[in-house]
Amino acid sequence: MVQPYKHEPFTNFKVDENREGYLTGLKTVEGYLGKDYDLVIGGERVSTEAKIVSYNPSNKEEVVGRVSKANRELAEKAMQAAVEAFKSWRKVKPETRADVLFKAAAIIRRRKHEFSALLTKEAGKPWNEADADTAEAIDFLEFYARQMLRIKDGVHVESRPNEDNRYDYIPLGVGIIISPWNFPLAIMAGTTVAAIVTGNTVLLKPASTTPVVAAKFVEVMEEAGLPAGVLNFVPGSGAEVGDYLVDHKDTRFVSFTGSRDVGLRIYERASKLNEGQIWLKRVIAEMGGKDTIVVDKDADLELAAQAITASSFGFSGQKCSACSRAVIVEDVYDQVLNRVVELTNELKLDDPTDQSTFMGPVNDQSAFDKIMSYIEIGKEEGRLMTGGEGDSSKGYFIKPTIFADADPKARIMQEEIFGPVVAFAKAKDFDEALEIANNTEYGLTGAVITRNREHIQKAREDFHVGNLYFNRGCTGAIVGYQPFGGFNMSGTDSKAGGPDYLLLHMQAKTTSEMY
Ligand SMILES: NC(=O)c1ccc[n+]([C@@H]2O[C@H](COP(=O)([O-])OP(=O)(O)OC[C@H]3O[C@@H](n4cnc5c(N)ncnc54)[C@H](O)[C@@H]3O)[C@@H](O)[C@H]2O)c1
Ligand SMILES: N[C@@H](CCC=O)C(=O)O
Repeated sequence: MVQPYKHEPFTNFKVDENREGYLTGLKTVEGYLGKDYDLVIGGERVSTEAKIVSYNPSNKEEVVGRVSKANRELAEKAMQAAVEAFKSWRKVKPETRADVLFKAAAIIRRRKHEFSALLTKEAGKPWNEADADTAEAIDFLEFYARQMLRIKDGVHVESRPNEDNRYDYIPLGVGIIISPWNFPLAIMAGTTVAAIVTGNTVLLKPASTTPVVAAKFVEVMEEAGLPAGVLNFVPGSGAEVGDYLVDHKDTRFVSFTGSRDVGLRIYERASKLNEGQIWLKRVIAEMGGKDTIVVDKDADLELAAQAITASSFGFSGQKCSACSRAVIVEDVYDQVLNRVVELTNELKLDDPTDQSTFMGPVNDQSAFDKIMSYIEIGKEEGRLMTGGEGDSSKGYFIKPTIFADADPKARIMQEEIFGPVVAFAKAKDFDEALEIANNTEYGLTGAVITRNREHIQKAREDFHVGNLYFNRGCTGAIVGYQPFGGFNMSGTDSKAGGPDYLLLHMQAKTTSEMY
């Protein structure tokens, strides 16, 4: 009997047993650092000479693993394996498909701290952030399995006398799953299993800086009983393998999470008809954000400062949901700004294997360079309040950085930096604050800190973002509780972890029989 869905609780690391659990996980991961991982095509392991080498961003000399790298020929082989497997997988009972997800959730739950420790090593996540990523992966498995059971018999439609009308959802075909490095377990696993549980077969191309955790997840799915060919693992270059698969005539849909520019490229390429292609490809594209916390004059200012600090600098600001703009009504501007600076100066930036670290490194050299270049731009565009420095000698560490008095149109107020940088802007009143909040091309998350109910209502109607929060930060959506996805250049608003998400991987079929 399937129990009602509840999200996986976060671990309290103040409890000795949990702390030890994580440290044991870390030892397990340290025991397999540097190992090689193969592609998986039609259930077969394929090793290539070319490898993607995954490094620990806290310590550039530590190799987390070496993962075989697909080229076009191997991507084609994987596509054919997925096409073949679709013939049988689409007919497997939805209950059986859901069971694979339930079992995979149980396996990951048993190895929770090992997965979290691997996220610390491969993605630089501090303990609590890694734990949340693992919990979210478990949530996606548990939630989508239940959602499949809910929709497996379709939806009721009316029938006239002597007529039987049915409305069922059937799978689409072969999907390409392209995932980002910043939630290398949760988003990679969530997007993959949503496609699989709905009866599709997939090619998974994980991000190149975090392929090891994806390889471990593929092993879990095999252990959970997923048949060969349903999930094909093809890490590779976005430009080579990514483009090839997006363009492929047998690709039925693409589920992409990543940056605006790559999302747009995929959206455009997928719209072109290729020889032999007999359908319109569907694209799910969840892209970037430039997310704002608005603070009203009638607000709990301590709550506001805590929310801005945590949402701006949690996981070094490397969340699409991160607060990168704080828009404060002028009456309370100085007070909130000064308190955020105070709180930020208390944050510990260090190797995230240390439990007391709040913020670890950024992803890699190119992320480091990009963020540091925005910090230089920020020095021209705003008043540097704290931070502004980075050190990439051992790992990619950047101090949490605050700029005050930014013009709402400034680049640091408009462009996604994806690092530990937040810009403050002053608004003369709440209406102007909302106008500023809406003045980017993105529309992913936002938060409003206020005690004014009319303002809450106004923001509900006019703050144009997919995920809007009141009197809390703007990160940390929970699967099944706050379905996640954004408007405008933040993507197709697919709402991961929501009640409609699975339907994006299916098509509805009407049948009508006369008796
Ligand atoms: N909206 C969301 O739910 C969400 C969630 C997480 C991250 N993001 C966004 O993701 C970005 C950070 O992730 P990233 O740096 O990995 O993004 P990215 O766009 O650089 O890469 C994402 C994935 O796309 C692949 N890719 C690159 N070029 C490709 C191509 N031509 N064809 C196909 N695939 C290609 C990459 O290898 C990677 O697997 C940020 O912009 C962040 O806001 C959005
Ligand atoms: N779903 C996550 C963000 C995912 C993007 O990076 C959150 O709500 O913070």
